[in-house]
Amino acid sequence: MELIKCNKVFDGEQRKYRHYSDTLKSEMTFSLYLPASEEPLPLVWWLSGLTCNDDNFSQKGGFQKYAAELGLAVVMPDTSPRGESVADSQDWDLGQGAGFYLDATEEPWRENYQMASYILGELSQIVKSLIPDFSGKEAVMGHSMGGHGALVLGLKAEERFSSISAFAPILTPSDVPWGQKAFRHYLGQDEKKWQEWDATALLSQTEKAPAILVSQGDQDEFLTEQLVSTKFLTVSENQPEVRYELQSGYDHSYYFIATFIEEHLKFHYQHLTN
Ligand SMILES: N[C@@H](CCC(=O)N[C@@H](CSC=O)C(=O)NCC(=O)O)C(=O)O
Repeated sequence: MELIKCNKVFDGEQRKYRHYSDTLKSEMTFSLYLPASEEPLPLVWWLSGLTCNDDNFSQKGGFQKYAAELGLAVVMPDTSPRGESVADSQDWDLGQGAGFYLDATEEPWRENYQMASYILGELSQIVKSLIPDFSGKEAVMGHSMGGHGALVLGLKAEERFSSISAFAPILTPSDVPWGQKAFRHYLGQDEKKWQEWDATALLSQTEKAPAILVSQGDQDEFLTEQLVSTKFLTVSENQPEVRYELQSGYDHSYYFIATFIEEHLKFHYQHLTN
């Protein structure tokens, strides 16, 4: 593993690493923010959306000030396996940059597109070894496709994550064009298999959901077609720990994320430290 960049920010370090992933059979990058705090550090995972890599959030998320103040390590994985030998598509919502945080079962994707196993397994081991004094507590958050990833991985590995949050997430991927396209390619035609990777389906099977915060903007250009919240809100009705906020005037961009990142990190901090 190679440290390829390190910038001091709010007394901590914004680092970028390159490594070879055995799980993805691909060269990968990821970024890690380590605050200067000498206290044991909880770890927050950030999962980005379609077309992103680990730089989008580190450069536009505006999170470092709050992570420094709260004493939180934050890791930003890439959004898919990468490279010339890795399957891809001409479309921006499928293939490289669009891994959907699942484990693909279909050709030609399954060889490399194992993002769930990568994040929950191989990358977790690596990241924890880089945190000088890891507190043992973790939370997961993300945006859009990464909001779907945060909800799905958080609900699938419920015992591991103290809290989950999402900005503008794809809440019911089985019902919307981005999710249906990805699931058809990565998981096949059998829609029953999609349920395992659908946050609304997973939540409907959960007796007592963990603490979840979802923020959407009412001017989000993808809100009514890709980020539909109706079913998610219905299955959340019996879940006291699920909080949903529709913010007036905000769109899908990183300006929305930067505006509410303090609220989301404080939400995680509260659950990571009690
Ligand atoms: N095709 C466009 C739009 C892509 C886009 O809006 N990507 C979002 C995530 S969408 C859901 O997962 C994003 O986060 N973009 C990166 C950014 O820094 O804004 C395009 O390619 O721009």
